[in-house]
Amino acid sequence: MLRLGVNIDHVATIRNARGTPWPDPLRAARIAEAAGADGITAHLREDRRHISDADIDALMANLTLPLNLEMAATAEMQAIALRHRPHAVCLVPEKREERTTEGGLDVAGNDNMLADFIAPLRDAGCRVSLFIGHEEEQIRAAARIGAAVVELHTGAYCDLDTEGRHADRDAELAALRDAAAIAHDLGLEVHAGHGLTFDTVGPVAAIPQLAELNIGHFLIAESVFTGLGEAIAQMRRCMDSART
Ligand SMILES: CC(=O)[C@@H](O)[C@H](O)COP(=O)(O)O
Ligand SMILES: NCC(=O)COP(=O)(O)O
Repeated sequence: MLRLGVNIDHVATIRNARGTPWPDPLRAARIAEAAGADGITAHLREDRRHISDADIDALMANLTLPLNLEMAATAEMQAIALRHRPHAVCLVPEKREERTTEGGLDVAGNDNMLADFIAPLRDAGCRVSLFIGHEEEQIRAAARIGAAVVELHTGAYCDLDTEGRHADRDAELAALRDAAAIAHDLGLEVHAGHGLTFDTVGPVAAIPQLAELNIGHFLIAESVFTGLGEAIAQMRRCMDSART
């Protein structure tokens, strides 16, 4: 079955807009669990623009679903992950000035550093995932350094759909399909995510090698209108119907 990881970062974005305690990301995580999420994803950015250290403390103390902690490959983040030992750690590239995660990690160009970085996380029992683009050299490098999982960045595919550039979108989707097959053949578990919506999730969910999708921003946006539980349930239905 294709798992759904619900990313709750942007519950924290709304909270932080006013500096209030609400909306509470932990409450969102509990609603997500009741609505059929298989895991919770939270990205502790270096600039703490949404999820905070206290959010990670609260999620680790109270969550019954597995937590996928997204973070940059820095010493500070490694220490936090080793203190908490979440189910999974997904390493993502981060730029302070970016609006959102723009691309994938350059695993091939930093393989020695990343191999050293992930070793203690693996030893601590975390499933290490690398957030990458669909380039074959990045997938092969991820397998070579001993990552358990790669998460393929679907942002470009989703942006091309929004822009109505359907031929380019379909080419991007084909590249994601090929990447999933290569990664799976190398023994990696394959995830995907970023920017997915009800309209774009189907063709991605249909990629047979995918084990998990991580979806956040659109679900939080949709929840303004329908409630978070219904938004998640609808996403689950979209994923399930793509698989049947
Ligand atoms: C790595 C990734 O795709 C998610 O973390 C997502 O980007 C949510 O965080 P931002 O919106 O802050 O990028
Ligand atoms: N890794 C992708 C993720 O967690 C969710 O991304 P988005 O749906 O918030 O763009």
